[in-house]
Amino acid sequence: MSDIQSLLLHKPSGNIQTSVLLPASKSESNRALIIDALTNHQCTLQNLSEARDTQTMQRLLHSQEQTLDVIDAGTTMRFLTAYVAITNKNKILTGTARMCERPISILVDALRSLGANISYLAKEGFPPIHIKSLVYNGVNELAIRGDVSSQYISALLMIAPALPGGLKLKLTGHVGSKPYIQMTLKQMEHFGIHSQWNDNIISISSQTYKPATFWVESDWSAASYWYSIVALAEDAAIELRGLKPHSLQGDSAIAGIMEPLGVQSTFVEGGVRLTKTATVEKTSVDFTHCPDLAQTVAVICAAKNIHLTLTGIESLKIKETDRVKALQQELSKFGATLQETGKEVYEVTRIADWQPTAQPVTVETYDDHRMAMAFAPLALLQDVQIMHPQVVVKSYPRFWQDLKQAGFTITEN
Ligand SMILES: O=C(O)C1=C[C@@H](OP(=O)(O)O)[C@@H](O)[C@H](O)C1
Ligand SMILES: C=C(OP(=O)(O)O)C(=O)O
Repeated sequence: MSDIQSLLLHKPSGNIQTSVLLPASKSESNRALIIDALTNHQCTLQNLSEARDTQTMQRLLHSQEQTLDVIDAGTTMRFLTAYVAITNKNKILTGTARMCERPISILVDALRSLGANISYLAKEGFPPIHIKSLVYNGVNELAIRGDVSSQYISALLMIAPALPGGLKLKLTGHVGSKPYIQMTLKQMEHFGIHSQWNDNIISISSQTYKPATFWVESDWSAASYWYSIVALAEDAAIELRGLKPHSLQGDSAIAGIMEPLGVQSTFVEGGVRLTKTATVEKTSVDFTHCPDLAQTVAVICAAKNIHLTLTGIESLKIKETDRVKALQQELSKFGATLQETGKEVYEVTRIADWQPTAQPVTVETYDDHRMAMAFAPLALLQDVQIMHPQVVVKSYPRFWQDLKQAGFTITEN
């Protein structure tokens, strides 16, 4: 798969009836791995994700090398930065060219305030970084911006119990991705750590993690692509296995978001059953707390000619690629636009009565797994050619096999 330039996708001939065992959540997995490392690997972790982001985390936590290459995994970079500092491991953390453009100064500044010795090896504020040690200086209160990435906050929270004075974090600005912070605190609680989150202050006293068994739920962000398939297919009923009604994952919001967009979710034993329902003509979604769903929903609305107003998508610009630009570029190939119509307000609209063509439409993926997976369901309207399809390994390595099993014809190109 790694050498394949592109895949040609053609829709299934009949109704789509399938049952999919989704990959496990890489977010839950990467938190569980850091917590396990902080207990000196005494936990039992079940159903860890096969996502490359998680495989990388696992490999690097056991690596004896001085330089740790996180590739393109944001959580791995941010969580390891705090972990390496607190454990005084003296490592260099680096990643892909894009990773070296993703900011890290908010986390580095916070760790420096706690006594960490961290230096930038190329551009100030960005990886690669050299983390030498953390000499505790008694600081146990910090203010930290919450409007850039919640991953900095999660990284600090996970090491907070190991600090002699614990940590009180005051979150400033318009805090985004809050469910990911909740996920961190809930997973920590599973391993015996008490915390308090009142208004914008999170407090954690000095405590010891208790080794435990943790089972990782399937990935709701991965589920979103199947919601898209049900929304765009003429007829479909899909069962997604490994999902729970009370999830730690904020992206479980996809069930509510998709109801007016034509997909009904019913929890059944072991997962969720998706069926088709009526759609609205117009909707608004705030992605502040579920940024990874924005591409999926934008593509669905463009395809179904549903007018979509999006807010809370500023953080998309610093993810695997500038996702706002990438969406604008690729949606235009399907007769749709994504435009900023007000301050931090965007709209997806159809510019013309788009007609399928006999020739496949080529979709560029910009080293972003979510571009590949969000656009793949458009094969239900028109043959598509997905460039660099191996990008999906970041979160969902079996994505193309699962699509084939659902009846899509997929050929290498
Ligand atoms: O903590 C996590 O597991 C994640 C947090 C989110 O990032 P931001 O907090 O940067 O929005 C999300 O986009 C990412 O895929 C995973
Ligand atoms: C943004 C993502 O991941 P990360 O920030 O962990 O690289 C993602 O998976 O969509």
